[in-house]
Amino acid sequence: MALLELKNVTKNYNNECCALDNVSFSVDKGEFVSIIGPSGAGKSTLLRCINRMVEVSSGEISVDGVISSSLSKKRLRKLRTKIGMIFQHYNLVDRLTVIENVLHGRLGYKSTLAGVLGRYSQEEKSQAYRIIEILGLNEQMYKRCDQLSGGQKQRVGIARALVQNPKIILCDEPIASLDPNASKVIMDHLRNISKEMGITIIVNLHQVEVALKYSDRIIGVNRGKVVFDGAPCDLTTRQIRDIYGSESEDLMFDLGERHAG
Ligand SMILES: Nc1ncnc2c1ncn2[C@@H]1O[C@H](COP(=O)(O)OP(=O)(O)OP(=O)(O)O)[C@@H](O)[C@H]1O
Repeated sequence: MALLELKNVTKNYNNECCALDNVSFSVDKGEFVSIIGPSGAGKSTLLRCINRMVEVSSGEISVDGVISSSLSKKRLRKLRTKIGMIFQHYNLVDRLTVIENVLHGRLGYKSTLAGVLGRYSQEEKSQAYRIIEILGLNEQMYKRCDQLSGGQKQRVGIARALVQNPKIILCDEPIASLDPNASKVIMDHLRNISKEMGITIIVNLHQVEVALKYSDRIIGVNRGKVVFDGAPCDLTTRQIRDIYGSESEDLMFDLGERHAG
């Protein structure tokens, strides 16, 4: 059984724009999947439908065998503990420390009161320390997040997702605000998480060359439709044109230059 399955998913905002148009695919445990496509293609909408931050207009999404659209609030909360998310702008609480932000990943498991009082078990704290160490943030553990670099902030975002013990991590443009060095560190961590921890990674990317380098599989989206779904080695120039339309010439030029370099 696939870990994630989308069947004929369509999303219309305000009954007009078809942000997703009859999208179907499934993803297995531990797969590293990149979603690529031009601006406005529907990549963020796709990720947000998976954890129901956005409601689908029609179709069905199941995660770990559970159809998410039909769940009550309580059961949705439980399902969301299995789905971590990281964002382009990190979504951290800047005035709190790294360890406090990371422990927020446990909030989905707690009553509101325990969450508000910041009550975490010793086991939860030990797990958070371990994950912070894996992400190389030991020295930053008690620093406020507004004192961190962008790359460090994104690593805190990943650590917060990991303490949820998720089966999937959704990554919405995780490197769009980072320089190339910090981007590489983040993508290397995401790859290790999928390969060593068996956690499925689904990542929206603007950079085709990064998708080619890291993914087991690439899904290309154009105007809400999946126009490519395959291995990086099968992504041809023609398919890049199908995905990016008029933007593809610049892209191909960039890719060509990089390959030449
Ligand atoms: N909240 C919203 N209300 C109305 N329309 C929306 C909303 N969010 C997205 N859209 C529209 O849905 C379409 C898909 O947007 P989406 O943000 O999913 O694309 P994207 O591929 O993630 O784009 P980008 O790469 O620029 O972030 C676009 O036409 C966008 O204008």
